[in-house]
Amino acid sequence: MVEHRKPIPVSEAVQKVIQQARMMGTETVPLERSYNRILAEPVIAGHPVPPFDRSPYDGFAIISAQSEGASGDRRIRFDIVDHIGAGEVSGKTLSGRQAVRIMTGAPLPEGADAVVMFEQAAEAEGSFTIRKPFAPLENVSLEGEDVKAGEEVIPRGSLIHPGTIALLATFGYAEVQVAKQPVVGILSTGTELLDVSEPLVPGKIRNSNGPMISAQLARMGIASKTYGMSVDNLDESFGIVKKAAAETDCLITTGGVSVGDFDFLPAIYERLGAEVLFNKVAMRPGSVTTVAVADGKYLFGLSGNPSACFTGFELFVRPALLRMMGADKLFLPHTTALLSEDFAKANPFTRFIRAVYDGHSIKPAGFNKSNAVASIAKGNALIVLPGGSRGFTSGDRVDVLLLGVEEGSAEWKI
Ligand SMILES: Nc1nc2c(c(=O)[nH]1)N[C@H]1C(S)=C(S)[C@@H](COP(=O)(O)OP(=O)(O)OC[C@H]3O[C@@H](n4cnc5c(N)ncnc54)[C@H](O)[C@@H]3O)O[C@H]1N2
Ligand code: MOO
Ligand SMILES: [Mg+2]
Repeated sequence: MVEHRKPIPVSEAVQKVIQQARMMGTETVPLERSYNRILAEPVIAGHPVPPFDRSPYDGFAIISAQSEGASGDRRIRFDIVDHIGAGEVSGKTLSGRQAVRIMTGAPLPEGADAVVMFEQAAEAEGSFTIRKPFAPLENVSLEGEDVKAGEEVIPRGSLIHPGTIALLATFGYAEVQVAKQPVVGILSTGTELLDVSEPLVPGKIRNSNGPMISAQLARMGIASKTYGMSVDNLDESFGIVKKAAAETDCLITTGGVSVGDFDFLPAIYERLGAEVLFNKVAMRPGSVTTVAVADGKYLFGLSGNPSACFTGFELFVRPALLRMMGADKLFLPHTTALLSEDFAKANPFTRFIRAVYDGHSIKPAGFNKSNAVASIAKGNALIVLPGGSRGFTSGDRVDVLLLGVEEGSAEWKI
């Protein structure tokens, strides 16, 4: 008798998974190795930015009050008493109609409170004239205008991206406290599987899920440990899963989770004494996605079908791993877009369609069954159609989850 599984809603499945996350702890890494890691400490401004009042232009620093009354008919003349570039500090204190020739980024000299851009001055030998008055602080970049001293600029839990790196460098974080990364194992199950370098023979296919998942992890900055491929044999697969689970923080298997005679993952979970969180989700593809926990470690049983496997990773594995690292934005970014093609099929379950999104409209990336592989390669987003719906037509607004975006969303919007 075939086992009857009760599907649970996608949002409930996602919640069940992330609730089980075991925190990874923290470590210190050099700044240059911190890209794509999760901050385990907030970024605190150790000083104001900019750290001093400075010139945002190449020009002349003046005392603004001395420019009062200047006009085209009544030009006012200033004498140049010093010349500084960025990195230099003028020793002069301005008085009267004195000016310092100053370059972008150089600190304003004592007494100065405005900058005349070169374009606003008519130069002569050792002096220049202006034809308009300057207001106090005109053309001045003020100390602390960007960041105030002591401010918490970026909270812990944020992803470190190039902008974060710039900020960390600004405040002298030569080393950064980040979350430790989980060691993630990948095992592709299936007697039919060949290695990528093997020639095709009847009945066999090459293992595409293993390399794909490894790349999905790499996109998150997480290295993987591959356990290769296992044939569909209960004892043999059990042995590898047991060993891999012991050696990793999280094990991802693909294939063997459905109700087939050679689908052994359910039996393996039972033998391991793992708690199965769910084994059927009201989604397509990926309805057979199974997530179990043993000794506090995740066992992700992703479907063997490539599109189902891909979707299962993005919806469940990704947020779970991010949660383990204390990240605050766990989910794929959500937007809506206009369908540019009809999609007449019924959607008994929530449907995730590999799709091409151009920032405005979206359309399925070709053949879109659970066993499709080409549409994963062609797509850059997922269309999400609600369960119990049908008959979407070109021009309809649909939910979209974006793929491959560095930092996700803090909220689950589907
Ligand atoms: N009677 C039923 N049959 C099936 C059901 C069901 O509910 N009742 N569910 C179907 C659905 S939905 C899916 S999805 C698949 C899931 O199957 P499994 O997760 O058990 O995966 P396998 O049976 O091992 O393989 C399915 C398919 O994927 C190919 N595959 C497997 N591994 C890889 C890999 N590493 N790289 C590329 N392709 C792979 C495999 O050859 C099969 O074609 O079950 C349905 N059946
Ligand atoms: O789990 Mo299957 O991928 O729903 O099609
Ligand atoms: Mg199967």
